[in-house]
Amino acid sequence: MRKEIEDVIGSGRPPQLSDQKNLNYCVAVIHEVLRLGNISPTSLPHCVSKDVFYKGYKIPKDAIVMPMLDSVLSDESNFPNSHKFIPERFIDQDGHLVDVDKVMAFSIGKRNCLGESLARMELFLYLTSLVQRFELLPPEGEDPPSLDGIYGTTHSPLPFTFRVLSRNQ
Ligand code: HEM
Repeated sequence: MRKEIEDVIGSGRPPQLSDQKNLNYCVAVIHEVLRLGNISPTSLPHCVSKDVFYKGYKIPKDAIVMPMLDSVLSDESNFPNSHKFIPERFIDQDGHLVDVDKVMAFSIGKRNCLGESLARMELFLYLTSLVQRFELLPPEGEDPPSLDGIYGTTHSPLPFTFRVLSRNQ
């Protein structure tokens, strides 16, 4: 990310949304963060408005359904080595973005996340600005923190510490 930001933007101005089309690797990292971050593992409860028959099961009218986004985001057939952080899975040989639409972290359909556009803009601007100005490292002599999290309505990271070094120093 740092090299791409340095090549495309440099350090003379902060990243802006129009830079996104030239920062494919950064966009790939954001999708891998959304996928592994698994922020809303069970989405929100929905209800079927009529009897539904699916793979031999009857889901009766008014039943509450919890869509497991978790299972989609960790699906090995779409994301091999799904437990690993591999942003390159979203970049093809020519450097183009691929498969990013498979990351349905915001769910799909009429009632998908209302804040998706805002969240995507914030993720891009916040993360690229951080990486442009700072180097983020584990504490001296320690490994990077575990990717395991605390599972719930939202999936949050385990507590961790890290060092933030200014790139200007
Ligand atoms: C990375 C950040 C976020 C993720 C992964 C996320 C994910 C989700 C998911 C999975 C749902 C359930 C969709 C469904 O029921 O099918 C949802 C709903 C919702 N989200 Fe987000 N969200 C994020 C950020 C935000 C932000 C920043 C806002 C507001 C500014 C927001 C507002 C909402 C609202 C209002 C709903 C309910 C939509 C409805 O029921 O019609 N979300 N979000």
